[in-house]
Amino acid sequence: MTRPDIQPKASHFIDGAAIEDTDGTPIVCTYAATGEELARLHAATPAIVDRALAAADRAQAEWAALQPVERGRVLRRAADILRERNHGLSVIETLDTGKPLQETLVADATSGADALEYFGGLAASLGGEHIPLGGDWAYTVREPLGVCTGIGAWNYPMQIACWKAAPALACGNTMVFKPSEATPLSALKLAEILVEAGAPAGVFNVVQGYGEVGAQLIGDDRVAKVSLTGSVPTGRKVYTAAAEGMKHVTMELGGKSPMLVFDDADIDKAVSGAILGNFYSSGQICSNGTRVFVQRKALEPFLDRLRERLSGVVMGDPLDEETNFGPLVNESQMEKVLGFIQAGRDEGARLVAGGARVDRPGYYVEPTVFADVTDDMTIAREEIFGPVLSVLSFDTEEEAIRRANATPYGLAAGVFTNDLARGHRVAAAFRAGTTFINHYNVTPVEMPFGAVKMSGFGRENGKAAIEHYSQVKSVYVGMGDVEAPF
Ligand SMILES: NC(=O)c1ccc[n+]([C@@H]2O[C@H](COP(=O)([O-])OP(=O)(O)OC[C@H]3O[C@@H](n4cnc5c(N)ncnc54)[C@H](O)[C@@H]3O)[C@@H](O)[C@H]2O)c1
Ligand SMILES: O=CCc1c[nH]cn1
Repeated sequence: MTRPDIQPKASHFIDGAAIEDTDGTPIVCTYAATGEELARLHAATPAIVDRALAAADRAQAEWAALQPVERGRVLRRAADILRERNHGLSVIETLDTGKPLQETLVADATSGADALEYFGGLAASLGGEHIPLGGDWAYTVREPLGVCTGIGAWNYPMQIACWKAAPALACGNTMVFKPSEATPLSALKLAEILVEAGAPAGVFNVVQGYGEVGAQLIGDDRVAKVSLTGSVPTGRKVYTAAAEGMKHVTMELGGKSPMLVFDDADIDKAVSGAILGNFYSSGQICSNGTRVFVQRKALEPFLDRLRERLSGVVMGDPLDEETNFGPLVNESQMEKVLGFIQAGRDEGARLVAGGARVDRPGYYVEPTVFADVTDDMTIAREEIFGPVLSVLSFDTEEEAIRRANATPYGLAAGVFTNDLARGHRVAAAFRAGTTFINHYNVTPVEMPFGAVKMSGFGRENGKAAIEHYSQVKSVYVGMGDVEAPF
């Protein structure tokens, strides 16, 4: 496939226009499959950040004053444009992230379009309630928060931008979005598309940059809410900074999620779940079920089937639609993942598959499976964010639940069993925000997605997201005399 030129017109998109300022620190986009440079942008200077916030602040009242059905229409038009341009957008996402086109065609711009369509549809139904109080009465109004800041990670750049922008804009907020410095491109496309769909200038703005640009956005008094998708250490900093200004937050952070496979489960389904939860996007998914607990009787059948299924891995140029396993996003992520693999070996886990960098250009690491993993090993405790699956064994349901929950994280958890009652019992016992019974890592927009414990706070998707992008105002209406003590 011929590679298109993906150098954007300018680094930022502010107040309806592409804006450049070459004084900012350079941001270089490289193709993870080869290491070659594809585009060069610049981080926002403080003046650029200020301009974006001023635009979002100015646009907010006008956007919020639109009839909600009109706001919804803009979002739904943007969804249609994303779908029409899915192929081109997917190519950009593949070049920016290294994820196979086979994946980006179905899971990135399309997932973003789902969010725009879903929240566009909800926009007109976000009313309040009428509360009778005898003679008097009260009503509530659902109001926007104001200017929201979105800060993204690099694994699903377009999806992350849309999962934040869609509910924010549906509720009448405006947004300044900062993509990850590793994947700056697709958010700029989203900004252009929203304007084309009818969003007034300033409603959705994009500024590029590293952590300090994110910090500047959070610290600004004009910002009412911060929604971060990123790691737990960054989440701690962002949550702390937001608390200083008493700002609303959504924290979509990292995890070390468990997947339980009981010996009554359909082993093929469980292996599919483990593949989706460890090797899709080369393992760079926050909700991955990287601790796969398999009941002892099912252990060898599970490992045998997993080994067989790994023969289906097609590693290659991510732009080739036959490729189903791509490189990691960049060299530093690859080195980090290889370090965890070494820790697994050093601490005595049994390497069942993979375990090495692939001998080809780019940042490919083999799909790696460790068995005989114990709860105390580094690979069972720390988020790896790469294609490394750890298999642990268990005997009883009570033991499996206890060990599954013994983590500071609480993003996702899954259970494979053919016992219906057990499936629901285990899902109820999981201390995680997003749980799966007999499936894994599917994220339909209709279902709230989010975390508990150190993995975060707030929800994206589903009606639940509305709670995190709006606030309720109460209006008490006195209908009679006002009695006072004196
Ligand atoms: N829960 C979810 O929905 C979800 C989804 C995707 C990724 N993630 C998590 O993201 C992590 C991988 O992404 P990453 O490496 O880009 O994460 P990261 O925490 O390094 O960076 C995330 C974003 O925060 C910005 N940032 C860094 N320091 C900042 C600061 N002090 N103030 C404001 N912004 C700052 C970065 O520039 C980037 O845009 C993993 O831990 C993964 O689990 C979570
Ligand atoms: O990376 C986290 C969010 C997600 C999960 N599946 C697809 N996207």
